Amino acid sequence: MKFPGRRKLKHYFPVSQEKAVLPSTEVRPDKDTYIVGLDETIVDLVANIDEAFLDKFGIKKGLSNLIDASTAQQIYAELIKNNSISDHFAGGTIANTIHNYSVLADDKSVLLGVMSSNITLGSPEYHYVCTTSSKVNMSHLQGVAGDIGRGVTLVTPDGERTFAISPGDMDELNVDHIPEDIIAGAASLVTCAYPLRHEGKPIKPAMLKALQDAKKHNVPVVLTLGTQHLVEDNRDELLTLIREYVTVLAMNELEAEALTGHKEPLLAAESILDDVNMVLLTNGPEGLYLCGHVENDLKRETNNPIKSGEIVDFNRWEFSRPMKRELCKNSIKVYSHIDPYMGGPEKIKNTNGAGDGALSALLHDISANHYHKQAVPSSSKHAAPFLAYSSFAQICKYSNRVSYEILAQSAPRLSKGLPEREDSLEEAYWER
Ligand SMILES: Nc1ncnc2c1ncn2[C@@H]1O[C@H](COP(=O)(O)OP(=O)(O)O)[C@@H](O)[C@H]1O
Ligand SMILES: Nc1nc2c(ncn2[C@@H]2O[C@H](COP(=O)(O)O)[C@@H](O)[C@H]2O)c(=O)[nH]1
Repeated sequence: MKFPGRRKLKHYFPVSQEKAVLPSTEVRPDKDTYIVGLDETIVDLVANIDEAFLDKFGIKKGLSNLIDASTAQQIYAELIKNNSISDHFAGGTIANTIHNYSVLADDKSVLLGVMSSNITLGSPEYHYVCTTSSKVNMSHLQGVAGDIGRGVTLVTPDGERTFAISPGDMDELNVDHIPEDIIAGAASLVTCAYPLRHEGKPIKPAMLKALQDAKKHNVPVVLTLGTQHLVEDNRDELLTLIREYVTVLAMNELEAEALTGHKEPLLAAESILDDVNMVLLTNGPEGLYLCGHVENDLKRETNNPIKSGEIVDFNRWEFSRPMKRELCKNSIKVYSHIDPYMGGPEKIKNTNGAGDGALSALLHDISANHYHKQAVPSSSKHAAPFLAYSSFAQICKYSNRVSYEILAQSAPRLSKGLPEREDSLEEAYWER
């Protein structure tokens, strides 16, 4: 036998370079920055109709209306007869939001909800999966035997969208499909008030478990209110839930009024800030408000023009970064407002999803803070426990810009990220 020969020890050394990490859609709770969204899985069927159509089926304009299977069939048949259905898109207020987050952040999110176990080519479920970003992880969805929800999105000539929701199996999500470890590692958990209107359905306890997991692991909870009459019908239950679990509350002006009784958004926001750390209040053509708390010693004064409304000089401290009130010694309330980016698109065909878009930008900023804190914990950006990376004023601009994009493309889900540089701004702006 040939002797294998001598080998010098010095030629054998530990490999110091880390192995390349192969791309994976699965989230790694201890390493990745991601958000988790819990939603009723809904596919939107978009149709143009006139106001008489809404009256005929007793559907309240501008709101999300629940309908039974037989009304859904009648509506569907009439829309097909009139050839008014323009397309199917993945919908659901939270799934839209996390899709948009993933497009903006170019990073992962996790969707908790249901999906039909057997998807046939060309079905609404097929459209749902096809029109969701590949960065939205759907491996934790619960399989169901029936259909996901159908959200007939009825668009009137003024561009207002009204929903007729036929639930299918969308509320069958159960507590066994709420993964605690995935929630524990998230930069935030985002969900909506819609599950509250399905008394007796598994999604309600499932949502509660997700909220409890988030609270246990100190993960910020972001809740959107959904639609005005949902808030009116469930006000007390909602307030209890908000006080117990919610960090950031998002709504439009109608939902804010239903919750607080204040028509004036600033007063509504002021009142809600007694219960939560941050409020995003969108106000259609009047723009949006972002309000919250900051430690008095860390407040920063704006150099934008000072605005007054029901609260005098309300935007004075809008250059501050949001903080949790309970982590402040002397907290002050901070208010910021912005008008629509460029006054809004020239023609608005459909306002579907504009509010969800604004929220996805806020979630991106909260996640960016989470990421930066992990990457550079000693940075002065983390000298205090801030909730977001940017100031109230900066996030307002970002949120409004995303809403504009949603309105401009007439669909609730972004098909691409925002441009790095805005065409509308002078070259000199970027050189500054
Ligand atoms: N008619 C409009 N003109 C200009 N901007 C608008 C208009 N409607 C909505 N927006 C923009 O979209 C954002 C969200 O819209 P809003 O209608 O308040 O949300 P929601 O869809 O939740 O009701 C607003 O804050 C604003 O920036
Ligand atoms: N989870 C639910 N989502 C719903 C319901 N009704 C409507 N929607 C979804 O909302 C978005 C549009 O949001 P907005 O910003 O225009 O308010 C749309 O895609 C719908 O699918 C519901 O009952 N539950």
